[in-house]
Order: sequence, then structure tokens, then C-alpha cells
Amino acid sequence: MTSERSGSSSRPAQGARRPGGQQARPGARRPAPAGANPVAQRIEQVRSALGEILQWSGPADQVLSRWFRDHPKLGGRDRGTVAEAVYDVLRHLRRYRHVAEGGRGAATRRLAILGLASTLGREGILPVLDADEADWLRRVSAIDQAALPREIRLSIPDWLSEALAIEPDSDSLLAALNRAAPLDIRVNPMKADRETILAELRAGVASEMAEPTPYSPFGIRLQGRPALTRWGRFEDGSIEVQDEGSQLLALLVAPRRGEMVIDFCAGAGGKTLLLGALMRSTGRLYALDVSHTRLARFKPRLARSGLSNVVPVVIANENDARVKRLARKAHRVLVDAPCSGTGTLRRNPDLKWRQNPESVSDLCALQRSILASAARCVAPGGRLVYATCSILRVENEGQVEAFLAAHPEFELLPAPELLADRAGALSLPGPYLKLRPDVHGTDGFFAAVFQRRHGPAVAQVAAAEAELPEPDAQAAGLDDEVEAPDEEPARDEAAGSAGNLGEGDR
Ligand SMILES: C[S@@+](CC[C@H](N)C(=O)[O-])C[C@H]1O[C@@H](n2cnc3c(N)ncnc32)[C@H](O)[C@@H]1O
Repeated sequence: MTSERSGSSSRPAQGARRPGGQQARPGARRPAPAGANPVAQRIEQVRSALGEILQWSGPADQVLSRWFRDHPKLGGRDRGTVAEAVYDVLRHLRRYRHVAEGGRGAATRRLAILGLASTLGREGILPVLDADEADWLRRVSAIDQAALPREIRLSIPDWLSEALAIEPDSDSLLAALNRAAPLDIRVNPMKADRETILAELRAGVASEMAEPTPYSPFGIRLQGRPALTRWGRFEDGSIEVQDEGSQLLALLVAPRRGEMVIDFCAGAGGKTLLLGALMRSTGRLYALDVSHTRLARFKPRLARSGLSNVVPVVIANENDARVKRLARKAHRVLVDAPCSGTGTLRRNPDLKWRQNPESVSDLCALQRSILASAARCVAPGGRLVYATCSILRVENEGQVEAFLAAHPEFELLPAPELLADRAGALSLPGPYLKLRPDVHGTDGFFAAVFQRRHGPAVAQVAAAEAELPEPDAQAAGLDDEVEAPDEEPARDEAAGSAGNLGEGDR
């Protein structure tokens, strides 16, 4: 990955020091002082935030939140402008760095200028630039992007470009992943229906554009960023923020009333909540995760949801004794696996710069191990759903093929048929659920459904296994108290830095 570079080496010895650290040429038009002009201030703010984020010490959203906490005087709209420009830079970082090489002064300031020129418009930026910067920005705007090498034009690292070369229409996929995502919400069927929520949204909090999502019967797509979290319907659990792809995944799991279901990597519970609602709050739904912090974030969502069938359980790892107690007990097991998150680049563009082939390979090993443990929990005839928000074959089809080769007691079911009467006009080639932003308007998602066979060989193995306790949380000793910890466990930190290991709105 390209590191932060300063610009030209031919700096004049004399001249005024600019906020970005660059010295102006004698006689050149100076940039507007940052104190006087809001746009000039904005450039400085974006430059400062980028200076921290581009050190890649953690996920961009967390570093940006910290930067906002350190700059408490910024109002809501100012924060929005800064965040938009920062994310624009993260999306187009390789291309911006390429063109920034042709300018003078601090590289981060030039990135900030490009981000704000893209989000506010070039004409809004030009008046606060000095003559050199303005000339450079005009030159950069005239570059024919189609003539740039693919990896620079689409701003992706070489390893990702190579990994996606076999995907059909990969340029279209990558271009869509470089655009900001709309805001999808999901109506909680335990508390409201979509028509009512749509009417209320249109009448008030999101009057601009609220449309039903095309495939999920619970989804609503919003343009813009209405302040939903202060809306009564959010506070009372009638809605949740959730990408339509995540909603389709829960529909694919298709849990039924009274069943025993395990959400093996529940995180902050985005999918757990829909699974619990699809079960009409009956049966038992275990929400497992190694992250105490994420499960603690799930608690207020669960409280809002009106569900009483969910048992959150912190496990030490996928081979935890509590997992073993669930062997062959579950009708449905969902593994929403920790993954590279490359399907969510619209929301987390920093992931393409924070991942590399080694981190993906580590994630693949973890996915294999989680899948093997989760499979043990599936009852004969029960289903195991393996899902990622990755667009990399090695994390998707590659894992499925390896799993089937090692587990002849499972067969692959056709996902499109399982979704046929649940997801409107969704048409999939199969056998997997594969979603792409350029085709379906969702994040990139992958899911495969396995079913444990009822064969004689399976019955023999089952008979040989020890007597197992009932899948009752207390009988199985699974009723762990989940509270917000004082400190993030070290393991959670490591997992968070490895990829898209779970966010509240998935
Ligand atoms: C993609 S996220 C899950 C997102 C979540 N299902 C949702 O809808 O919000 C993956 C989750 O796997 C968890 N995880 C990582 N290693 C795990 C393991 N060995 N066993 C169980 N969960 C694990 C992470 O903590 C993270 O919350």
C-alpha cells in the first residue's frame, strides 16, 4: 500500500507556512486562512481526521468517532461534511494518491481537497485554494479516468484486483462498491407492519425518499440520512437499521415456531432479531459470540425488540464446552462468519486497505474451524447456513467445497428454491445466495445452506454419542450474564482489526 508522502521536493526557502505544512511560493495567491472561511476550515478538518485514519490503527469509523470526540465544537452538519469527504477519500484512495503525486505540499491536504471537491463540488473549493493548488485541482479534474490502469481507476489493491478477476462484470461490482450505500431499515414484524411505517416515514422523519426494498418484505430503503435513532419508532423497537441483504439471509435460514436455533456468530444481533421475530418469539434462539462487547451492544436492541426467546451467550471460542453441550440439538444453525467484509466496502471502504492476503488466509482458517464446530450442533434433518459479507471466492465457494468434502453427512440445498416464496422477485442462478450491490442494490453477501442427512451412518454416530442435556438454557448452563465490560477484551480488539467482524447494523 502506498504510504503517506509529501509532495514536491523543490520547495522555496521563503514563504508563509500553510496549515497543511506547505510553504507558498513568493507572490503566489495564498489559501484563505482556515480561521476565516468555513470551507478552508473544512479542508483543515478533513486533513486532520485523515492524518489519524490513514495510520490504520483501527477501523475508520472508530478513529473518526474518536476524532469527533476530540473536536466537540463541530456541529452535526459539519461532522456530516467531514465524514462524507473522509469516506470519499477512503473509497478512492489509490486514485487520489496517484493524482496527488502531481501536486505540491502535504499529501494529506491534497487528499482532503480531492475529497471535498468530490463531495461539495470543485467550484465550492477553488476560492479557498492558493494558485498552485487551484491549477493542480483543475488539471486533476481534466484527467481521463478511463485511461488509468484498472487498479488505480477503481482504487483497489493489486491482491483484490487479482482475486476478483474471475468474477463476472467485476468492474461493475467494484464501481458499485465505491458508491455510498443507501440506508436500509427493517420493520420488526412483532411490533409493526411495513405499510404503516412507510406512511409515517413519508409523512415526517424521512419525507424525501422512502421506498419498500425490492426483495425483503420487511425492508424500507431511505435516501439521505434522516435522524432515525431519535424517532419514537426506533426507540420502541418497531424498526432496526439493517441492509436488505442481511434481511434476506435471515429469511433463508427460515426458522419456524418452537424450534431450537443457534446464531453462532451473533455479534450485535442484527440477524438474531429477525430470526427471533420469524420464530414469533417462541422456541429458543441462542445468540453466541466470542465478543462480550458486541453481545452487550445487542442487549438494548433485544430489550426494544419485544422478543423473549433469545439467550445471548458469550463463548470462549468455537470449541467452548457450552457449544459441545448443544451437539445435534439445533433445527437451524446460522454461521454469519467473521470475514474480510469486502462485500461491505460501500460502508467500510477502509477494509480494502486494512486487509491483505495473509489476513484473509487467517480468516479462512477461523471460518473453517467455526463451521466445523457449528455443524456439530445441527440435528439430523436440520440445516446449517454459512454466510459471509465477502465477495472473495476463497471465503465463499472455497469454504463450501472444503466443508462438503470433509462432511459427507451434509448435503447442499438450493438457496434460490428455499427463498422462492419469501423474497419477491429475487432471481438467483444458485445454488447459493449471492448478492451484489450492482445487481441487487444490497451489500455483497454470500450464503450456502447445508442439511444434515438422516442416513444410517449418521444414526450410528449419533447412538455412539453420550447422552446430552436438554437444550434449555439453564439446564445446559448457557445463561451467562451479558453486561457491558469495562474494557474491550484483547481478543475482541484483534478480531475487530481483522475484518468485518460484526457491526450493529448488519
Ligand atoms: C460478521 S460478524 C456477525 C454479525 C452479526 N451476525 C450481525 O448480524 O450483526 C462475525 C462475528 O463473529 C464473531 N466471532 C469471531 N470469532 C468467533 C468464534 N470463534 N466463535 C463465535 N463467534 C466468533 C465476531 O465477534 C463477530 O461478532
